[in-house]
Amino acid sequence: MSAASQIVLASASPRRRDLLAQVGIAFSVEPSRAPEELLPGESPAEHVIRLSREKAQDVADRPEVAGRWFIGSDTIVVRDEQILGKPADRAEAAAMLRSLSGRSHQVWSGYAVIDRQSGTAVCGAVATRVRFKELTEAEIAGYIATGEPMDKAGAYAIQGIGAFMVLGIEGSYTSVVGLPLCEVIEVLERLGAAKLFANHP
Ligand SMILES: Cc1cn([C@H]2C[C@H](O)[C@@H](COP(=O)(O)OP(=O)(O)OP(=O)(O)O)O2)c(=O)[nH]c1=O
Repeated sequence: MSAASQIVLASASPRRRDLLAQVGIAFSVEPSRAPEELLPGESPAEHVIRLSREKAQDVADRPEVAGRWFIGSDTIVVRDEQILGKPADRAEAAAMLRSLSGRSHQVWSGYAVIDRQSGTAVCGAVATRVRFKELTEAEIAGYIATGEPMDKAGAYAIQGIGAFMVLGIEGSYTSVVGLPLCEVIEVLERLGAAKLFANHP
């Protein structure tokens, strides 16, 4: 994460930072202040793409932030066509987990890469199916007591303790954690922002 990097991750999420760092790309981090509201009639894909773009644009619009390419991302859980974001409190976290118990839901992650120099924006969304085991009230209460669900869409973290609930996934693991890495890397390479194997001719 060199200070001279031209790539800026517009996010306060440690999960997104860790995922991007995992592939060895140099970048800096600048949290976005874009508000996250749901617009009536918006589909999951439209919602996560719009928010990803707004997050990237919010940081790209700050002249004091150095960099050329700005990455924004947003993750939601969708159950019965209802969008679940982060729970407001423990009661809502419990209600979310009860509603996900013993069945499948979808996790949608959007991404946007904005080239500040050309004004180009490349956006997309990835959907992944996640299947939960049947949860007991004791498991739900115990999991909430760990504090892990509170800042996560759908009130769980597949990469954390929440893995105990996940029977299987169909799709992109990194997208469930918060950043569709395969797609984002592809866009960064296509835009000339990054070269994954530059040192390996
Ligand atoms: C489903 C799921 C979500 N999450 C997290 C990823 C996101 O951080 C969070 C969804 O909230 P987001 O609003 O997408 O992101 P954020 O507010 O944490 O960060 P920023 O907007 O600054 O980029 O849920 C997990 O960590 N693991 C999971 O399994």
